[in-house]
Amino acid sequence: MGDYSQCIQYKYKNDFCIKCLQKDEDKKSLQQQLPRIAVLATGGTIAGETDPTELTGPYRSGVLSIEQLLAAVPMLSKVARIRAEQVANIDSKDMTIDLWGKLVIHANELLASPEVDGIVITHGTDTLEETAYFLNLLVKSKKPVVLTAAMRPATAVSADGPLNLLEAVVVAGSKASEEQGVLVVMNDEIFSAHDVTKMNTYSVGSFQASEFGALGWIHENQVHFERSLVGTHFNTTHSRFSIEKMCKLPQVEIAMSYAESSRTSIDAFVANGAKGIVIAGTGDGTLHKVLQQAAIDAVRQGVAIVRSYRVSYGHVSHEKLDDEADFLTAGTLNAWKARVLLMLILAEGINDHAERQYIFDHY
Ligand SMILES: NC(=O)C[C@H](N)C(=O)O
Repeated sequence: MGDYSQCIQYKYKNDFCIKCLQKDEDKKSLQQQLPRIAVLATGGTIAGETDPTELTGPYRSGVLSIEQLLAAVPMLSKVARIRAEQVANIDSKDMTIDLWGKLVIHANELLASPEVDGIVITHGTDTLEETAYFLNLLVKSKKPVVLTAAMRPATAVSADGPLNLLEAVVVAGSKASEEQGVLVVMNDEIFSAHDVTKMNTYSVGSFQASEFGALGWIHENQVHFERSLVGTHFNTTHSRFSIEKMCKLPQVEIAMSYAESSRTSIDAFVANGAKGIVIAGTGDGTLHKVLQQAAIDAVRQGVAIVRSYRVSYGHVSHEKLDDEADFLTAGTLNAWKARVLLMLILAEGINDHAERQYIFDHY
């Protein structure tokens, strides 16, 4: 029954009012028109709890349940019909490839159902961009998939999680978000999984999209897109990768170049069975000569080497050295996203160097 307190007829006759019942019916049919969003919770600071004596920290990630997070945002029932699942409840620093696989398989199942219009995944901020990019390469649907998180725990003064969650659900329920690839919604902005990076250790404005900027923004529950991507990754359904073909992802590690770099990291990775190594190089992906020699030796042992960068953003393009040493270059992908792509390339059994580089240039 609706709220009849404003209805004079109801107040005075204590009887049912046709007009109010009509309004009730209208409300019901409006409710039926709301998008159906599946919320998959994995933990993170958005589900974090502070010590009651603290303002924003120290705190523990992945403590509160998805039901508690949803209950903190009553307005959600006005923007979507929600079904929620607790897939995990972890600090995303501890993210595993196994959980990535589960998320992809479950997301694909849900998105194939006519009962689901979009998906929101709540996540920790630390590895959110890796999960988002992994999903972007493996989700097979044009329906929106949106990741969100929080920089402040749920119990903090001025927690950012509730608004981020509400806005992520609004974006996932918007037709404008279809065919945009996997999206990340943080702090009123909409980013592509391909571009977004956590740039700051504490700020609520931590997520940015390198030199490319956000795809759009949300204001007063209205979704605005300003641009979209043009690479193959633009629409997840165009990705050549598919989770069904992948049993186990090969070991791919990340090394870094710096002053007086040794070859210890690369040699240890190779000795440990790594099939690929991404190097976060200085400047535009340059390598200290000692590390570079280790990388050349690794290629000779059949290990794939990708040059990426350790600065905040930019791109690493193909140079003479790459032709000579058979190195791959990561383009605009940072080292941890390049690692995700290299794992999929190797898992797919793509051995041709030019084909591998083509994928780095287009995904
Ligand atoms: N803001 C956060 O979510 C950080 C947290 N350590 C996590 O990634 O789970």
